Amino acid sequence: MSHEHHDCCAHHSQHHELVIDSLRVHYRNTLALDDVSFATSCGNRVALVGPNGAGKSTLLKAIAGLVPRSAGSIRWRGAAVKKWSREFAYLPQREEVDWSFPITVRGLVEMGRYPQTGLFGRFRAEDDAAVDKALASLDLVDLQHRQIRELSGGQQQRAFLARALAQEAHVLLLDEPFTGLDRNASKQLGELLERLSHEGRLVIASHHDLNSAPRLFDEALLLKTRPISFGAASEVLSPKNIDQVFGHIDDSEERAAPKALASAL
Ligand SMILES: Nc1ncnc2c1ncn2[C@@H]1O[C@H](COP(=O)(O)OP(=O)(O)OP(=O)(O)O)[C@@H](O)[C@H]1O
Repeated sequence: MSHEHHDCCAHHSQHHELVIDSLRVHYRNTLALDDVSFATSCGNRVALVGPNGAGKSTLLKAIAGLVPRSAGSIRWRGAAVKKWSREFAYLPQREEVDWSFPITVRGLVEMGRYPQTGLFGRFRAEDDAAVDKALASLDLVDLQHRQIRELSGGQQQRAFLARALAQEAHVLLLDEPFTGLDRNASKQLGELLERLSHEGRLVIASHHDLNSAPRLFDEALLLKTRPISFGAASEVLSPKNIDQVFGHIDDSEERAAPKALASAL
């Protein structure tokens, strides 16, 4: 990350709702994240981009308060984030979710109210109303009594997002939400994330498709244990930055070979 950019982020950081400063996360012997700083606010969709093992999932979990930090701080609306709070909704990678778990769509969305009601607490009228509103907002009213395992991948994503809305979370932390969706479901999810951000939420998602990232996200953090670049998605995902992180596929030798051969003849 250039100093110029760093200074600029630091200068404006007090105006941002989510401020991450010098974050470091270790797993036993692995340094998963080091010196990660960036700041952003509701209304934005932020893509986390980087190669396998770059620390994208770890960063989402750290913001959600699900992995301990070794150093640095995370602040949300001026207050330090130390553990999970209902302001944050985290959606793990598809393969980490047990989709065979017997629960209806409505039952899953009701789980979003547990922070308010307690696990065995009584649902009040306002809890039912929040669940109804979340189901309607994500077009799941007709599917609410279906088992989650009977839904398509796109519908399952929507059910998880409905749970986040019922929870009244402002920060949606999504691990590879577009993976495994067909073109239609992907388009729908893209529009949905745009709507949710415009309604005043902050969407942060790991994303591996470099081509679609500038279309689907406003901002991007290019990451390889340390941040390489942060800013407008179209600028961060420049060919130069991408080469630096993913490695340059050097075909110049192949192209040069026939010429060398020709001159030798
Ligand atoms: N629970 C864990 N215990 C030990 N090491 C871990 C654990 N989770 C992740 N790591 C290591 O931390 C580093 C960052 O992993 P992380 O899953 O955050 O990367 P990622 O960018 O999400 O990768 P991918 O694109 O493959 O999902 C990797 O070196 C990984 O092996």
